[in-house]
Amino acid sequence: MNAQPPAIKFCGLTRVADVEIACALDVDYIGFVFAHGSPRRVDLARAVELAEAARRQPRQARIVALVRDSSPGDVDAVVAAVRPDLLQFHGSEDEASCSRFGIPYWKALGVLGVDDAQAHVETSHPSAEALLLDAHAPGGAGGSGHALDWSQWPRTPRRLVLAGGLRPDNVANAITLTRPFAVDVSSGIESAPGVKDPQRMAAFVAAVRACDH
Ligand SMILES: O=C(O)c1ccccc1NCC(=O)[C@H](O)[C@H](O)COP(=O)(O)O
Repeated sequence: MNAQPPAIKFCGLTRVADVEIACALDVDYIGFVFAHGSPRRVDLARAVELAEAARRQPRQARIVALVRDSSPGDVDAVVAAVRPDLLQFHGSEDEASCSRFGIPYWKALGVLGVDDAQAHVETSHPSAEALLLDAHAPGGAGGSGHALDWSQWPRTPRRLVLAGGLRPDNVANAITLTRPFAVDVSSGIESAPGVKDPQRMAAFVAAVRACDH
């Protein structure tokens, strides 16, 4: 349970203008997706451009590089080029595979169809800065727009990030039911995959910051 208002992560940013809006809204994290097959995937050159834009902003968001079962060499290349504040592992990476880069990381756990998410949370990736519980089956892709059953949210002292199907009109209720460390959104603030909508971005932030925490 968290008494603090949840942090906000905008994920799947692909355009400099959207990075600038996210930073102006003072969101806490911005995520760049390197996972193959994602409609929000960026290459290294674009990610460097986006990261440089973020670092020019008066308000700094932590930069999150999202990978899914990438090779260590590919992750090393992302780390060297983008210099992210955080890595987010979205595949079947184990604790050693995630912690080997010496950078704080979040581990995404697909929990759809998992019998006991509570046990999953208690035992997974002890060195993770946070666990991101997402509305997909283990090994599946994020960015689905599908929501979890928030009533089944695990109770744990570990930092949990709520993801999956969040939108400006449902995020306050999701926070009330789960009291997460952070909320993570991608499709719920978009007009098309990878194209964030300024009004939805602002509405999402306003809804999070207005909710009773
Ligand atoms: O966003 C993607 O396209 C994506 C593809 C493959 C792996 C992970 C991906 N996104 C990870 C995220 O953290 C998303 O923000 C999260 O799944 C929530 O997405 P949404 O339900 O669209 O808000």
